[in-house]
Amino acid sequence: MSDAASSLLQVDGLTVRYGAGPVVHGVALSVQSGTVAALLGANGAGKSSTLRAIAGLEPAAGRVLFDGRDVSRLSAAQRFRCGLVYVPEGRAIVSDLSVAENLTLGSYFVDAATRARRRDMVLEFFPEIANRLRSPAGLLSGGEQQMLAIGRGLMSGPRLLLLDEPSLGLAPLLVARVYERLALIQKEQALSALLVEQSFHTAAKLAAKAWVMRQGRIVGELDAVALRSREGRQQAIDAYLGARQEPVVPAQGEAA
Ligand SMILES: Nc1ncnc2c1ncn2[C@@H]1O[C@H](COP(=O)(O)OP(=O)(O)OP(=O)(O)O)[C@@H](O)[C@H]1O
Repeated sequence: MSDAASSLLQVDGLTVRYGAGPVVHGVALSVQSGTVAALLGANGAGKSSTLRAIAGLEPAAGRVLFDGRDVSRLSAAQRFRCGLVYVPEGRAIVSDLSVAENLTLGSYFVDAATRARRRDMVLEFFPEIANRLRSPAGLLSGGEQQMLAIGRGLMSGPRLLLLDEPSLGLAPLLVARVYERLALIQKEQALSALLVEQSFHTAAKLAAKAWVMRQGRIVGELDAVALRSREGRQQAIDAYLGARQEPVVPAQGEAA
């Protein structure tokens, strides 16, 4: 079976425009079930716009297939109910609600027993928030808020998490902690995720595959070996910066 045929998520020709010109140009990518893939690139490369468009949170042209079903015309809420769950960076939690209430928001549509089971699982992964259940979420530290945002996503029983810069604004030690937990969840729950990150190093620890974006286009693709090699790292950095004359792989829509 081809990669595309066995993909949980398959995106083709995704184009996002906010005003005149597109900020995402014809992006194509796919994520296999049970794996984490990453979208890398510098500020303004178009990573978050791509992720949000896949979630249905930005209008976009192109096709999004989720588990073989074309969800391109579905609303964000409908995609969420299919299990395509967007996790914004941690500061986007509801700061006035308690930690427990934020978790409940993620599982609003499920029965009480399922909600309780998922909550136990989330609190086991993130003990830092387990004894803060009654605290207003706004009082959590940046790292704890990020854990809560991921926990809220897990509460919905996602089939694929769309993780928008989990490391944003966190000190290196906290980034490491958040990523350790994601790695544990990946191992124990066979998490499927598409991750947006600026930091190559951070994403490379978790992802089995990555694409590098620059100026709204994918300019490079790295497999698990390249992600963990010195050469792959250099290629990705060059692609971030536009330093290479030739991209790591030919940019989409261009001849080899
Ligand atoms: N809501 C919006 N309205 C208008 N322009 C936007 C909007 N959101 C993003 N942009 C622009 O689209 C381009 C891509 O932004 P995007 O946030 O997708 O990039 P990014 O790679 O995720 O960057 P960062 O890592 O800084 O978040 C940027 O030029 C940005 O200014």
